[in-house]
Amino acid sequence: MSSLDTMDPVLTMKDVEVSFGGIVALSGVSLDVRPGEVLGVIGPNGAGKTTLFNVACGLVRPQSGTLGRHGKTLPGLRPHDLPRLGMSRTLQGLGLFDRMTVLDNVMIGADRTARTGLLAGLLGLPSSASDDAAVRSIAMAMLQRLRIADHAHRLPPSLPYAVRKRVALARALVSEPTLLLLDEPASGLSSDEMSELGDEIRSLAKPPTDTDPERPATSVMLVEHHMDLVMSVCDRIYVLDFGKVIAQGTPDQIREDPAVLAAYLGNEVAHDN
Ligand SMILES: Nc1ncnc2c1ncn2[C@@H]1O[C@H](COP(=O)(O)OP(=O)(O)OP(=O)(O)O)[C@@H](O)[C@H]1O
Repeated sequence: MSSLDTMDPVLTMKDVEVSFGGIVALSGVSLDVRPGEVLGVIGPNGAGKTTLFNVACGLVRPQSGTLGRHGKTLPGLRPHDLPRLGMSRTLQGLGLFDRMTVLDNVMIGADRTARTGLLAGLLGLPSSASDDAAVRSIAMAMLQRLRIADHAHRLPPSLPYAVRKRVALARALVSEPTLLLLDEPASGLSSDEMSELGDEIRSLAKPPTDTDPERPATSVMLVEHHMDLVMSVCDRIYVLDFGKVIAQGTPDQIREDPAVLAAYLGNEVAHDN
């Protein structure tokens, strides 16, 4: 057992139930995201993945069940609570402001946490810095890290989709979250772009190193239907079907799980008909 296994989960869901009218989207779902891991959530169409993501970021409130962070219950989580809780997210729709430059879009994500955090330290900025210039430097550093600094002064609609996705990721990362929630980050990407994204996700979750001891590891919850990406980057995977967790384990365990094979096969058969 690694030392990470003994620490409180960065996110917990317990017995979560969500229905829309008569439609059950999640039924008795329990899950935990451990410190410094990339957790994948997969499942056939309509399995409940987006609903689960929306519960985790406060967009959907479960009818019953609890949500916890570092062992403490989070009653009534709302999206605007995420920065205070050290969480951030990217949505399928990206949510960029088309009339603002890439840099300004990313600066929006650079809240107080970022100004007082590690990046400010690395840049030699005072930790109490609250002026625009400091936030701008932090946002620029994030654009450089994600190799999109050349586009800092462009407007999002003028950029390729894969670059816009990176801008959304930069905005989510600039607040130095300890938990990043990603909803279908690979959709619309080529296989090369997907593999770059996979490297980026893996590097986020890397534990601090001797040369960079203060860098916080970011845990990632990745809701994704691209099986290749999930299998290659995730430490553990939960599989949903009809709103329930039908399997969980390492990629190797999931690959061999008969319930998972049946769920996907059933889905293909349903689609063929
Ligand atoms: N706002 C809503 N109103 C009514 N039903 C909903 C709503 N959101 C989700 N559902 C239903 O809840 C179930 C789970 O949907 P959800 O979108 O979470 O699944 P999913 O695994 O993300 O599917 P997909 O891969 O197709 O996006 C589906 O039956 C869906 O039709």
